[in-house]
Amino acid sequence: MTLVAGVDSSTQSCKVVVRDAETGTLVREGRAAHPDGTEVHPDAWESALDAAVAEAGGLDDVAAVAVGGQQHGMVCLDESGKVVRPALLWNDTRSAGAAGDLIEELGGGEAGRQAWVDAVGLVPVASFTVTKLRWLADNEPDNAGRTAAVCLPHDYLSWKLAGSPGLDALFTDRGDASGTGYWSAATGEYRTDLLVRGLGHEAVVPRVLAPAESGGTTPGGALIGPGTGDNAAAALGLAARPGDVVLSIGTSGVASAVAEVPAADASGAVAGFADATGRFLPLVATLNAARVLDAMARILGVDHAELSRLALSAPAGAGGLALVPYFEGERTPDKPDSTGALHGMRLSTSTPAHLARAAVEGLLCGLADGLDALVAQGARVERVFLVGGGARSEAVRRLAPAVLGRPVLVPPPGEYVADGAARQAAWVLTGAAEAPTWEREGTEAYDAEPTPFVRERYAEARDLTVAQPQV
Ligand SMILES: Nc1ncnc2c1ncn2[C@@H]1O[C@H](COP(=O)(O)OP(=O)(O)O)[C@@H](O)[C@H]1O
Ligand SMILES: O=C(CO)[C@@H](O)[C@H](O)COP(=O)(O)O
Repeated sequence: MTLVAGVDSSTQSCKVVVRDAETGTLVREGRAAHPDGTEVHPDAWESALDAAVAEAGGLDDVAAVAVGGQQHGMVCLDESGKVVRPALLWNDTRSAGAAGDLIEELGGGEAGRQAWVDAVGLVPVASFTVTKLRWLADNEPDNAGRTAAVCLPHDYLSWKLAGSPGLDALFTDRGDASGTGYWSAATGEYRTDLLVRGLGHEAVVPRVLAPAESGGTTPGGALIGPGTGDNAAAALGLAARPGDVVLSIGTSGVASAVAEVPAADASGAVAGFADATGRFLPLVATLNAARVLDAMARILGVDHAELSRLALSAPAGAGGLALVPYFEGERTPDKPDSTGALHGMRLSTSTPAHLARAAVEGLLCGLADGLDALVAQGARVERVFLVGGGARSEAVRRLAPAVLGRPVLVPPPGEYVADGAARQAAWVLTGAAEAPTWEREGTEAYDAEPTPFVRERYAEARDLTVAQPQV
């Protein structure tokens, strides 16, 4: 049996799967936690990768490996390949002002937003790498000056797997490059001028590989695939095709659609990313998803199973209680300093069940807004998949079709990002025109009577939040 490995270096943890390259059968797996916080030293990802690989039985017997990872994180390397400072993650909002400055510099307002969309398919918000570079240049000029290369979390780990062989050996893929703000999914080219606009000077950036091209080998001789961003990897793991929308409830809430053409949304809601197959992946991401459920479970002093049971025991709409889930500020809509809020409290709805229901519905309303934004940009929606840690909640699975007003498909609990990376690794081995087909069984369909009044109530509450800058 030929084995391949896939990695998901996500916000909260690192997961590794080892699969049969031909059939996709799971052979071994491992995981390790990442530190909390929105600023993390890449050494921590490397240690977690080592631990997860060890738990998964090592890579000695795998023929190829690929890394999927959280998108956008700013990893700066000096000339010798040393990390300049801890990485700023996708959910670090300190560069919100820098995002505004970058829009201003390309014309400001509508013109500035359109100029960015025309250049790189997205409007800068604090999540995107280019804004983090500008924050670095403005606030830590010495660190910016020492930065000789810039890469993303998955690029860094792929390079480490290859033995960190010099800055020119860095490589990436279309999917993750498209989330930097200095690479265009539409043209397939870097915009060095925009990188310089962020960082203040030129720097080495990873070579963008074709979807099934190898970027190097591990010391044990396994081919290393291009890897990709976690959302493109999830789409690959699900074998998503045009007409499919993937909703992911991880640390981020994501609605993404496989598309044949790049997106260009000057409102900034939809980012015009590329996918890992040569297509495109228009995507809406929020900063608040599974951790909203974590927070409500903590408030109520219950575990996830009980939170789910409580939510399902309350009426649809939670008696008018609406939770706006901007606990971490928000990216879509672009409100980096906003806070969460609970609206419509009555004595009768001040119960754990109503609170639990409001948390699940609030989270789902945020995702439903994301799905609407994709549709407004022309996404075709034939099938909707629900994945990520939050999809393990029965309440989420059962209430999603009611809030979204559409049926959803829930694949069996699994690591779809790591699986997508493993499938990419298998593709690198075959070098065929398409990724290998791996059968997956056990997908469940959920449907429910639509509850549009839940979204109407949420829409009334959505903008009623107070701002509080993050420290
Ligand atoms: N049964 C469950 N119900 C709700 N949330 C869950 C459940 N199991 C795990 N989670 C949450 O899912 C999140 C992890 O999901 P994951 O997709 O791995 O996130 P990430 O990829 O961002 O690290 C955590 O916040 C965790 O608490
Ligand atoms: O910023 C984005 C997408 O644009 C996030 O989706 C990150 O890629 C983090 O993903 P998770 O850790 O939540 O899976």
